[in-house]
Amino acid sequence: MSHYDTNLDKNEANYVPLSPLTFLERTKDIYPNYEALVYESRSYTWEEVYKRCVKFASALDKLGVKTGDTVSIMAFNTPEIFEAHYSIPMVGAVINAINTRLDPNTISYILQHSDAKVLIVDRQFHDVIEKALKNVKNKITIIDIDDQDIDTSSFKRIGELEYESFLNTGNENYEWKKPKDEWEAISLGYTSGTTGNPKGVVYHHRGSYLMATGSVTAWNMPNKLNFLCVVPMFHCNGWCYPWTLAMLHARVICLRNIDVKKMFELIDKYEVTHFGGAPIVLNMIVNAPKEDQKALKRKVNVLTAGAPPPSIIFEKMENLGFEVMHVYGLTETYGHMLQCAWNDDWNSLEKDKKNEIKARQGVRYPNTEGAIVMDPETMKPVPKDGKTMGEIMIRGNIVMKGYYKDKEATDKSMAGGWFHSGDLAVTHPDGYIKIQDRSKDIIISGGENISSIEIENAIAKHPSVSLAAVVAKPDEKWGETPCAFVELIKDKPATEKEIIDFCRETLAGFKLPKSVIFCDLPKTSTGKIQKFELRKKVKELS
Ligand SMILES: Nc1ncnc2c1ncn2[C@@H]1O[C@H](COP(=O)(O)OP(=O)(O)OP(=O)(O)O)[C@@H](O)[C@H]1O
Repeated sequence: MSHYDTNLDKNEANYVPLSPLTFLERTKDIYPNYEALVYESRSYTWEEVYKRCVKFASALDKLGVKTGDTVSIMAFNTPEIFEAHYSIPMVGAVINAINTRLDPNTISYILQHSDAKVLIVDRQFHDVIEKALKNVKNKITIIDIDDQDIDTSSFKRIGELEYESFLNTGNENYEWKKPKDEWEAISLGYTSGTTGNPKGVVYHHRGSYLMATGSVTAWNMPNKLNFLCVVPMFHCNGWCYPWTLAMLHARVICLRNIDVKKMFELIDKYEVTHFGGAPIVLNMIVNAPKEDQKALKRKVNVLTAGAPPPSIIFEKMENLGFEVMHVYGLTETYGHMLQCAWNDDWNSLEKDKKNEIKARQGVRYPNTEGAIVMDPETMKPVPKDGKTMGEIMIRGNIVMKGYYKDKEATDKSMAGGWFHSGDLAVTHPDGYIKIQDRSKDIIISGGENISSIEIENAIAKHPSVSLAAVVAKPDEKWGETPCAFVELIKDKPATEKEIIDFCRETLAGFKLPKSVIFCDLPKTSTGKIQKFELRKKVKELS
């Protein structure tokens, strides 16, 4: 043992468990009167937000909520869900933010599997929650969110308690609980269920702290920015931004529903500088009617993740004045953990080339120790040739604690000391990672691997196309062939032949879609295209 290890121990002065809750406390001390949360007719300062969170935590404590209990919330991006990111862990409990677009069966599954003690819920969900609760055995106390800024006359009451009056039963001097150990759970979030049953992903205070701070450097976020809450806070805790934004004493502008016209109005009114959104949201922005797109007065920084963005989207967004950075991640990694970090050497490249580069998922985030494409059999990195496919493996402090009550799945997901993402990718010579497909989506035709994303990218460049998804179609001769599903822009018709001929200009013959089906694409609540539904459709058709 060296002298560096003796008599130099951890103590309360030099070691405090990391927790993002302290960001709110600090900001309230320094900037108590700065505007913090804005939503329709409501506006709270950082001091008010802090007090409201402490009072709510105290009220939960009085209700009997204890350290390690689960408190669920199903809400739009209104102030209540932002506050819940502080108030629930302030009583030592774990926030379980539920996806607002789920069906009653999945909600029952989540409420039961998570052992929820309390459910905070917007009254707009009265119908789906009533149905969901029929199949839930655990006793759950319901607290209604009664949004005074919308017409709630047709919404039934769900619970016996109401958010504001419940909050007022709390004590603003309550001594809220900091975690004794940074490994304690702070959040339980269920995956999108794109590939099957949702899995309960557990975050700890340490990871949430690191993720929240990592985003600041990765995205070059300044203090006091104006942030529009577009990414639902139920999705990976809004990519951990509720915690980042308190640290930066940002002005947080809440948005109940994704409505492009409203987004442009809020961007204008509050001088929004930053927001995040899935590619599907960017698609809605660029394809919105011209009268809904208000000209931007200044550059707005946008982060996109959740599904592969077609390369053309970057150019279309830029034309409107947005600067988009592409990031990648999973619920299991607190949201994004790869970023397409821009290199000035690329400034002089042609537009198309720049778009292609921006569509790469990129390199690891600050505070991520490893992100490598490996052969899952040998666990050796694939060559950096932009061709050899492997699986993205991740290691570091922003990998989840594990799956709630599922040791087997947890162990499997981290076998060999790396988290297995399930995403197939290549590494380019400069070290940038580019996803080819999810392992379940890759198309194998005549023994060749075909990336469905590559074909989708090619189709998306067609001027009539709004969205495209490609899945495998069983084929006697080739095993599988690509089948494209296409959503067209309103009043811009196209035919199957036109789409295939258009792809022929950029894709090799064996990658061309053999059939094109025009329809509305089924999407998950997080805006991902449900390819398993499309595969079902293909099966029915063949
Ligand atoms: N920038 C991106 N480019 C391509 N794919 C992405 C990107 N960001 C996220 N993804 C996809 O989203 C996945 C993570 O999504 P999420 O954690 O929401 O749940 P899910 O994997 O869709 O659901 P489930 O695990 O229940 O099937 C990644 O594994 C990847 O396939």
